[in-house]
Amino acid sequence: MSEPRTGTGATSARADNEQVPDPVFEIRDIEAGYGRAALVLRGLSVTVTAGSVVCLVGPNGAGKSTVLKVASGLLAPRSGSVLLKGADVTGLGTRALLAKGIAHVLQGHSVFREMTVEENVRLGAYTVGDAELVEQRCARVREVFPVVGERWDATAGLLSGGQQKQVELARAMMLDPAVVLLDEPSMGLDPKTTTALFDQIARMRELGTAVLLVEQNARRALEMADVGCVLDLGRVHISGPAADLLADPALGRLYLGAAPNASAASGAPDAATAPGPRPPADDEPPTNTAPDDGSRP
Ligand SMILES: Nc1ncnc2c1ncn2[C@@H]1O[C@H](COP(=O)(O)OP(=O)(O)OP(=O)(O)O)[C@@H](O)[C@H]1O
Repeated sequence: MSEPRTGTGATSARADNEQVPDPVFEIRDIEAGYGRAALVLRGLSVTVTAGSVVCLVGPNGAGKSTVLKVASGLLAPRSGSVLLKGADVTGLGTRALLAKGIAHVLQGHSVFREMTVEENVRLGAYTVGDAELVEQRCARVREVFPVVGERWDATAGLLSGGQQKQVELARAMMLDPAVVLLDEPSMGLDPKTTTALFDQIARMRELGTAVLLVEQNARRALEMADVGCVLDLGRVHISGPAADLLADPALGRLYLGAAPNASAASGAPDAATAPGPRPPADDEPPTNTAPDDGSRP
């Protein structure tokens, strides 16, 4: 990481004076599924504290994206609860949860291609009535996401995939959310762009934002995250400090795919979470090789 981890999150004092992180966002004992099909989540619990990144990893179909859908109100759980800053927000819809400070950046790209970067970013603050506050937030996201500042007047559709993802993150930050849910933000990005993106997620953490992240690049994401949760069969199978998960060889073999060196060298998605039957070989080109330095029109 290029930035020091200064955002260790809010804390509260316990009776024994030990400082423990305040949970900003909690999912407790969630059961959820689609229609009449079998449950996807079977009693799943996750906690995210302010200024921390929690990364969900696990095999394809384990339910990682479904967790984010429940968290943002896209999918109502059948049982269990969702708590934001201690308040029960279970069953509220996406609009209400967004207003309360839960922003969901979906898989793939969602910029409005014909609009400028500025117009896309300002859309994120459409419910903020205070014009001065909006300008302050524009200034902040332009500083946090350099491409957004550099390409402010550019048509968003002309940006590379990595640049567009930065615009999406900036748009999400315009509401100053307590929690940002990120669904596979590095999908389709080359290793260098992925590293830059993870640096910016780390910056969001430093600003105090709680981040719940789903990633195919499980090892690289865990290197940046504070906490890792391995999902299997609709539950959190193992959770703990991300560094501990990375250091566990058995866990690595079962859930994280290729060894660290091989993963870093190839930039390939990790085997256990990659779509398709195998990760790409070292000599296969990445899906997006566009430079992410703002040099493109
Ligand atoms: N809209 C939907 N309707 C019906 N079933 C769905 C829907 N979305 C997901 N599922 C099913 O729910 C299960 C979990 O899917 P989910 O996308 O949450 O897994 P995931 O861990 O994010 O997988 P991946 O790593 O492949 O993205 C899968 O069996 C999937 O087929």
